[in-house]
Amino acid sequence: MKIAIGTKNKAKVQAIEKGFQQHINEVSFQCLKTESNVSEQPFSDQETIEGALNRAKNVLRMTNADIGIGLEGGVTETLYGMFLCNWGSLVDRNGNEIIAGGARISLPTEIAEGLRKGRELGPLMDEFTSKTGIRQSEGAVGVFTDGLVTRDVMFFHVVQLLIGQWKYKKNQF
Ligand SMILES: O=P(O)(O)OP(=O)(O)OP(=O)(O)OC[C@H]1O[C@@H](n2cnc3c(O)ncnc32)[C@H](O)[C@@H]1O
Ligand SMILES: [Mg+2]
Repeated sequence: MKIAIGTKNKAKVQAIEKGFQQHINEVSFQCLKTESNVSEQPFSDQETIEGALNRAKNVLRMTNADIGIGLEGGVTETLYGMFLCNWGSLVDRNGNEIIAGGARISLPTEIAEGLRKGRELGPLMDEFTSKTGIRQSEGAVGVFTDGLVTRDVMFFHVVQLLIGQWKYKKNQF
């Protein structure tokens, strides 16, 4: 089975490869930088889901793969502050569009304020930690959970939710 991945981000690619290798025999992967057709920094669940779905559909269109996968990170405002949100989508050639969400945690006020001023989370996290490429490694979720749940682990869970729902749907017919 051929899987097309709508990103080159290491944390996302690692999660997708691990997820499929555990559940599907004989898989091959192709990673392509893919348009999400939403803002660089999605600001709601709705926009983040749309980004994930667009990436999955776009990458499937760009390749001859059987399945396209899109993962998108965003933030969402709540009455309890700003939360990190993450969404994933799996699209196949039969028109199935599966969606699943990842863990969410609240962001510190200083990070939330930067985001409200129009900054992106990736660069804000690099400044906050004095490191580079946080979004490709532990991610904001890893930093603010003291390394307990890193970005690849969080996205791995999303990928399992996608594969599981897709398998369930296929078994219904
Ligand atoms: O190359 P792509 O796949 O686009 O990977 P990305 O790291 O940019 O990830 P997203 O586009 O899905 O995330 C949207 C924005 O939020 C940032 N972001 C999301 N989750 C993050 C996290 O856990 N840690 C750091 N930055 C994060 C990211 O850098 C972008 O600015
Ligand atoms: Mg991005």
